[in-house]
Amino acid sequence: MNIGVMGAGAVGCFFGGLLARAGHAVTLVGRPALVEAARAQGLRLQMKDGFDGPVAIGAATGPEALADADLVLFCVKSADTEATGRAMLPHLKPGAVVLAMQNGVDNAERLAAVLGRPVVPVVVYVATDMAGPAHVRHHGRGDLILGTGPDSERVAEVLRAAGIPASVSLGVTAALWDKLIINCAYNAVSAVAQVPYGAMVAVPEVRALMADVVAEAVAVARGQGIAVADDILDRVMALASAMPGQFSSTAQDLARGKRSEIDYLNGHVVRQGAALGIATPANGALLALVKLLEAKAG
Ligand SMILES: NC(=O)C1=CN([C@@H]2O[C@H](COP(=O)(O)OP(=O)(O)OC[C@H]3O[C@@H](n4cnc5c(N)ncnc54)[C@H](OP(=O)(O)O)[C@@H]3O)[C@@H](O)[C@H]2O)C=CC1
Ligand SMILES: CC(C)(CO)C(=O)C(=O)O
Repeated sequence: MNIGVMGAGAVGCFFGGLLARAGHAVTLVGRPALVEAARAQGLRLQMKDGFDGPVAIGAATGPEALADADLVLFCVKSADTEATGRAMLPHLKPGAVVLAMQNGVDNAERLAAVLGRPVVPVVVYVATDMAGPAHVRHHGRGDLILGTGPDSERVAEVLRAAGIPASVSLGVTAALWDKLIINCAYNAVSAVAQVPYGAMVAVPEVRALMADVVAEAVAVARGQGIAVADDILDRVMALASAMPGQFSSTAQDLARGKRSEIDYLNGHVVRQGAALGIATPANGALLALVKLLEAKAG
């Protein structure tokens, strides 16, 4: 299959790399340093299971490289969704299937509005980072939940054949919200204090704050008719035991002087809460603090 990756970062390189390793013709669309390194020595795919190898893969800096793609993995950060969608729109094949592989709950909808075609929302459960140009490191998991659509089952089969656990679910919106609630509880606090999850939850006042953040987000989700299981707070807290040394992606973004996705995490809960008349002061305070740090960093 001809597969394009729009946004060759940690997620795009990981899933694109697995598909290339399985024999698909994959092209990464990314920044010049990555493209140069991938063209020179392939993509270094360093897996948690011990696989560490260069994978031959295509790479280009511009979205015109997506022209032959039957499947596009859309993997940019949430703030880049519209601009990147507009850039790739003229180059997409009419029948290409587009997967929005991002955190946040509304990327697929925002991208579909720009592209004027359906986009499959995907919940991405993985921990990866870029250790250098064209060097992606896998730290855990790697499973995907795809929303329904005429091509979803066929695409999930392609992913599974490449060793990527993928399923199709009618409950993808609830699953995206589940992940959003986890992000709302951890990302901003880890970023503001620049601490990992274990250190965060060791502070009783932080646990209380997280419980407030979760309660507000659950109220907003349920206000929109999204089913959230009653054990959500237990599952949120369990993440700190599973990943005590992990810093949130928001913490990593701020540490690198990059704009974070906070507007699409706590910011989304605040906006949707305002529309529904549901107060979200804890999410609002975390949003304000991260925005302040972003403003301070310029
Ligand atoms: N990393 C992870 O483990 C996980 C991430 N996610 C989610 O997946 C999404 C992607 O995350 P991640 O891969 O970590 O992010 P990255 O920042 O690592 O990857 C995105 C890449 O796309 C590049 N990019 C953006 N716009 C363009 C463009 N127009 N042309 C070429 N390249 C472009 C970015 O470059 P630049 O930085 O220069 O803009 C960056 O290298 C996010 O929504 C994230 O929350 C979800 C689960 C786990
Ligand atoms: C699940 C979690 C919180 C893991 O770090 C994440 O998705 C993030 O950091 O953005």
